[in-house]
Amino acid sequence: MYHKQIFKSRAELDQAFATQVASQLQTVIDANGKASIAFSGGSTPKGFFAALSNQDIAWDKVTVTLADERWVDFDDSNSNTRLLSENLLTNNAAKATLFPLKLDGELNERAVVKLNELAGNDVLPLDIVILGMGEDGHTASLFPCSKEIREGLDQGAAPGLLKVVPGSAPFDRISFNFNALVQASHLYLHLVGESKMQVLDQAIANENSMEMPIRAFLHHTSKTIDVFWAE
Ligand SMILES: O=C(O)[C@H](O)[C@@H](O)[C@H](O)[C@H](O)COP(=O)(O)O
Repeated sequence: MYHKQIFKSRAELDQAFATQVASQLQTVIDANGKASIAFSGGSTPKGFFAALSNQDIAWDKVTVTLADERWVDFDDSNSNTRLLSENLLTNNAAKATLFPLKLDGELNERAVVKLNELAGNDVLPLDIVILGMGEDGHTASLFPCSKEIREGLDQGAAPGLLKVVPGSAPFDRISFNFNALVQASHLYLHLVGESKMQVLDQAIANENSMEMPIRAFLHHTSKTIDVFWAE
């Protein structure tokens, strides 16, 4: 299920989104003593990150991670960890704990096993997940063109991380799988621009998630994803 919220501007969306997510993080902290949140990378969330970084909550009780990461070094401009560190983990949010998905060395089986051990101990289950969407309907690094897509969307799989080699995008990726993302108490899809609204309409019109992985979230029968969109 999905619920669409349409904002008059990206600035209005970013501020409302930051206020709502900050309030939800604080509520989880008040209840559980801590909170975990996974963000997506890409170009969409920068304004949201800036607005969220200024929110006054118990950031020292928050663990921040990514829905997915490109397997590149931190100083690479394509690094989502770098994007998060430079745009979110500043101001009040500098006190948050970062759970990075990139380890030193190759993205091999040993690295995936190690990351799953660490994620199981330090960040799962995720309380809040913020997804983006590509023009092909991918989300996180669940790419329809990848040979790992069936594994990534497998609703019988243990919540965790997997290696993805997208055919249509650069870099090997490490991504949380569908079950790790969908189990969050609060699920969001953050989109801007007319073309993404058209892709969203296409995703809503059909339930084939192998063709457009974002559909697995939009058409889920018991979880609601809040879609935040501005022109
Ligand atoms: O690592 C990534 O790139 C993201 O996790 C990816 O899923 C992103 O959210 C979409 O590709 C949308 O990207 P834009 O915001 O740049 O359109």
